[in-house]
Amino acid sequence: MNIVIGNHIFDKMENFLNKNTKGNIFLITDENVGKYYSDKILHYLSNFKVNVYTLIPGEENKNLNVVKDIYSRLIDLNCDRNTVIISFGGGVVGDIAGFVASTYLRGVDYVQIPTTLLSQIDSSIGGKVGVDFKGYKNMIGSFYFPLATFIDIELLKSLNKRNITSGVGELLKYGLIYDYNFFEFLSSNIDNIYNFDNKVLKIAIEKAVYIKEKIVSEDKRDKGIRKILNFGHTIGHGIESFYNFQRFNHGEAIILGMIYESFIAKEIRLIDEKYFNEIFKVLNRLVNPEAFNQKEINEILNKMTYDKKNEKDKIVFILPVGKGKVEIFNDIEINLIKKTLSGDWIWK
Ligand SMILES: NC(=O)c1ccc[n+]([C@@H]2O[C@H](COP(=O)([O-])OP(=O)(O)OC[C@H]3O[C@@H](n4cnc5c(N)ncnc54)[C@H](O)[C@@H]3O)[C@@H](O)[C@H]2O)c1
Ligand SMILES: O=C(O)C(=O)C[C@@H](O)[C@H](O)[C@H](O)COP(=O)(O)O
Ligand SMILES: [Zn+2]
Repeated sequence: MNIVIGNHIFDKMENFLNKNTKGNIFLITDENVGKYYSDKILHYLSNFKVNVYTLIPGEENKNLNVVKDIYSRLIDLNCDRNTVIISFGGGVVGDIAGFVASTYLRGVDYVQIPTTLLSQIDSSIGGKVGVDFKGYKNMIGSFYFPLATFIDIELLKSLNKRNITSGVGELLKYGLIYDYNFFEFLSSNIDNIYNFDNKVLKIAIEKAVYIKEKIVSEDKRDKGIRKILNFGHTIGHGIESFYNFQRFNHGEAIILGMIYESFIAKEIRLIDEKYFNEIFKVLNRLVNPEAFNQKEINEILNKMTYDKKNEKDKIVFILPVGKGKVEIFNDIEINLIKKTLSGDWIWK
């Protein structure tokens, strides 16, 4: 895949588009990104005819109504198959723009310019695109790879703390599923990431992109090994959607998911108490787990029964089995999931 990582790389994006596009550009962004960077990106796209579609920010807008509105605009503008869609924003913009690109006129080219830490290290890589539906995460979507991804670290300087935390969550995930040294590196550099230390950010982004690309290249359509990228997501997606996407952003929910799922792993002795405590200490610094009551637990479990990994009515989990290693499980007892979410272990 064409992935460029660096600082101030819009000129590279401009060169790439000059060489690889014959049509007009349809730029999808959101209000926050537009506020900071619309002048800058339009400057670099001044050779092209550009139409801009600006989303209202937020996960609650990652839905088919917004997709339909974008199709309408594309048709009103008579955008043909040579149109190139540019996604300029975080994961919400990227998932929507990629899905529109994969379906409009049966597919047009698109380019990702991710603007959040999470989108730079995760959602702009790997070709999963789509939207939420009926309150469940990413239920409608496809696998559709961008022509190229331009990761400009400079763009992260305007992010707020919670959105950095969200990216740090998915970064730590790579360490826990694939490379324990990377987990240790990140754990000791969390403050540097919050302080936009460029050297640390570059190492972290390059490593994460390398790991994700490697896993995806072995299993593009999520039938086997790719599922490990879903560590923390069985419970994390459940919690994110239980709160109607209002309380935790994606990465925060995945941090919680990784805490609860690591607890499950400890309870069934896949990992020892010492490793669990190590994971807990790092993740709990970012987001604190909660205790859910019975009614809430049942609602979260309901959300989890629609997880895309599930097979034959079994909820599938990716669980740690050692340092930097996870495996796939489909036989976790419902009572253990309930105990985990009840949180009675948190303060012991
Ligand atoms: N496709 C995938 O493989 C994949 C992987 C991980 C996550 N996701 C999805 O990505 C989404 C989360 O992405 P996200 O965390 O980027 O959220 P987001 O797109 O909602 O962005 C978070 C917030 O940051 C703002 N923002 C974006 N860039 C900014 C910048 N440079 N400066 C200031 N503010 C900025 C946005 O307007 C928004 O308010 C979720 O929907 C999740 O399901 C998809
Ligand atoms: O790329 C993948 O594969 C992932 O699982 C990455 C996840 O971080 C991401 O949240 C993804 O969107 C989840 O996919 P889903 O298939 O569980 O909806
Ligand atoms: Zn995720």
